[in-house]
Amino acid sequence: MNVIELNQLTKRYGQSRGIEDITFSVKEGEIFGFIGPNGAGKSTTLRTLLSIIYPTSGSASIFGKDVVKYGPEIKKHIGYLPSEVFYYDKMKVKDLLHYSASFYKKDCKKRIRELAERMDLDLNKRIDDLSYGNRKKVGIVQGLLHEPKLIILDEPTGGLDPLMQQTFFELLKEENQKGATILFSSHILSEVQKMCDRVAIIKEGKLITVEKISTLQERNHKKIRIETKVPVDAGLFALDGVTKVESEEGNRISFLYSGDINLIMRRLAEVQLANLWVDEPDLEEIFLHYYEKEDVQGEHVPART
Ligand SMILES: Nc1ncnc2c1ncn2[C@@H]1O[C@H](COP(=O)(O)OP(=O)(O)OP(=O)(O)O)[C@@H](O)[C@H]1O
Repeated sequence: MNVIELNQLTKRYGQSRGIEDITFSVKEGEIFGFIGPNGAGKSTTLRTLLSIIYPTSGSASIFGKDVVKYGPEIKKHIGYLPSEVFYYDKMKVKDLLHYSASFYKKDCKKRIRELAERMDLDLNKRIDDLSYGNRKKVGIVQGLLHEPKLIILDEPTGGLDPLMQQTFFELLKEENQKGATILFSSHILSEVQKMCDRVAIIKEGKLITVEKISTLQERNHKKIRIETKVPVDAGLFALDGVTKVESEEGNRISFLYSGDINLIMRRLAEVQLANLWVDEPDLEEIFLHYYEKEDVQGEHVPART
């Protein structure tokens, strides 16, 4: 069953683009990543799903219900962490969280205490005394306190230190094991790679592709690095399937290879190797071309990240 369905979802801000014709779905129990560079349209998509803003055309449904028609009802079962969190600064953390909990018809006190303890968040502090990272934690507890069936996170890890990010990911995995579906937007590919089953890539408002993380990693992309005894011409490795060739002083060469492994092994055997490394490239390397955009002359320039 699909928990989320987007059907040609389009949002324009006046004349300027937000998102165009976005179609994909998220299955029940999935951890689904949504990635793209800054300004690609991730927040616009998520805010439209949460009916904070309304689509210009197309539609979206959550739990089989149209998000525009049934927004308030759907939202009771969603935990949402926006990319920017704003609060009533004078409130204490616990008052804010209990106030948030009052929107749901269940007692969330125990869960608030548990989450605050896991996230190392002091419930008795005033919001305006908190650092940026601690405010983010308030948002996380706020998003999870009612044990929602669907968790939607917009760039959730900004401001969290690496240890806290890990705790947060563990928490999300636990919620997922209990049955929650998770939609997770990020421009950091490594965290998507760590967490998600599938990923949708968005660029300049348009959906580029939806892929299984495992498929991407298994697509026989290898990262090959060699050190040679004497300098060699990197052009030797200009085979079909070889990309991103880099050469340092002629005797340290690296490239990505996708294709019959025997062909590249034969080519490697033609040189006197001092060392050889064959690794799985990370998503960042596989996806880099999705992150490039054409300038007016049609040349490829790196997109903003
Ligand atoms: N309120 C708004 N009014 C006008 N244009 C907007 C508004 N919000 C977003 N946009 C535009 O819509 C496009 C998509 O922005 P959006 O914030 O959805 O991207 P994003 O992928 O979430 O980026 P980031 O990673 O920087 O948060 C951008 O071109 C942005 O300038």
